[in-house]
Amino acid sequence: MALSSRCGAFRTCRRVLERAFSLYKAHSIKDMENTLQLVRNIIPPLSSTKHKGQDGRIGIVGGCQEYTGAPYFAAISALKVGADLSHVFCASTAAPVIKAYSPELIVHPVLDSPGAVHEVEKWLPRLHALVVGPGLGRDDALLKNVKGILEASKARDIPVVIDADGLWLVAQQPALIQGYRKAVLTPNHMEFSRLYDAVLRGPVDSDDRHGSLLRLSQALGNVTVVQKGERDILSDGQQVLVCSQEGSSRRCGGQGDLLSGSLGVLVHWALLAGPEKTNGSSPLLVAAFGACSLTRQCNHQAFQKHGRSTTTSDMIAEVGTAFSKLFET
Ligand SMILES: NC(=O)C1=CN([C@@H]2O[C@H](COP(=O)(O)OP(=O)(O)OC[C@H]3O[C@@H](n4cnc5c(N)ncnc54)[C@H](O)[C@@H]3O)[C@@H](O)[C@H]2O)[C@@H](O)CC1
Ligand SMILES: Nc1ncnc2c1ncn2[C@@H]1O[C@H](COP(=O)(O)OP(=O)(O)OP(=O)(O)O)[C@@H](O)[C@H]1O
Ligand SMILES: [Mg+2]
Repeated sequence: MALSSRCGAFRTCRRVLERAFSLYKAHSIKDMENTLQLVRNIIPPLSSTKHKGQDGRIGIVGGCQEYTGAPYFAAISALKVGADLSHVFCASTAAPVIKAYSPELIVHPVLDSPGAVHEVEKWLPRLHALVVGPGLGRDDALLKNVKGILEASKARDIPVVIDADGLWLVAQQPALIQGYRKAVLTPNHMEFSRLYDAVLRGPVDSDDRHGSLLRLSQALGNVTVVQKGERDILSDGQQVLVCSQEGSSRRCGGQGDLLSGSLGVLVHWALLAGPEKTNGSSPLLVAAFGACSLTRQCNHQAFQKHGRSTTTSDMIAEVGTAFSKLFET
């Protein structure tokens, strides 16, 4: 083939690929916009007739000797998104530290006490959702108590978001959340692989993220799973959503905690709104999409201001404006 005709063929091929890519991008932007609209539908209106607590009483189970930042990030994010009350159930050594970060949080130093399950159980009737795992650590005694708390929450039909070391526990004992439709798991890259390996007894197929996600969710009995990453992918074992809201290239620790804390509130709102507000999509999936978009938008806004020095605290400062931009347009 002459050089000029080979160049022509290359240009045509490139044009076709570019067109396909721009169609794909336009399609995914349209999908994202449609799903964002569903998130807007589940947000309760602010009203002077409501009493304190109605827009969300959220509990975070986590916080130990080593990790005090993660439960704080999750709990404060829940408040900033719009919950009225945010509780932290943590180990006794972590409690004074978390209290000192913020007077806005209600902190219970119970997680390492012999009566931990009973102490948390007392509060369950007053909570709308639990976020289990941020900064929990992997101490066996704490994990045993958290197992009891999870069982008590399931018995009361309370929605649970499971993140970080809560996912470590679930990887050891998948039966704990098997078939519990009010659970949402939010694994990062490593947590997803660990969970997949534990549940499906084999490694993740990294060339087939959608398939791997669907398989994991289905094997867990259609529990909602959010796999965080360059693009977040979410599934309830039936539908797969992709969130590629623009974030940034800054990956400071704690962003996942912002996501799980926000999700605690959104899950409550979504279940309250019901499937008629989510156009047939699973309310938990819509809530999860909302939390992913919000976290990424916070990351984007914080990065515009702080660049490489962006930290999760900078992202939390953006929750209000990011929320308005995405959901109150
Ligand atoms: N300030 C704090 O108190 C913080 C505490 N954290 C807590 O730290 C504990 C451990 O959490 P980890 O997230 O470190 O969990 P793991 O101990 O399972 O480690 C995850 C590992 O995966 C790696 N990783 C993440 N994304 C990856 C990717 N895309 N490709 C390849 N490797 C990837 C990370 O570098 C990390 O080494 C949890 O309790 C967590 O909540 C974190 O939430 C960060 C903030
Ligand atoms: N490569 C990436 N590009 C853009 N956004 C990303 C990327 N990786 C993760 N994110 C976003 O960062 C947020 C947190 O995801 P990440 O994988 O950092 O969670 P994590 O490891 O659990 O965080 P944490 O440090 O709080 O434990 C999610 O909203 C996700 O969308
Ligand atoms: Mg995490």
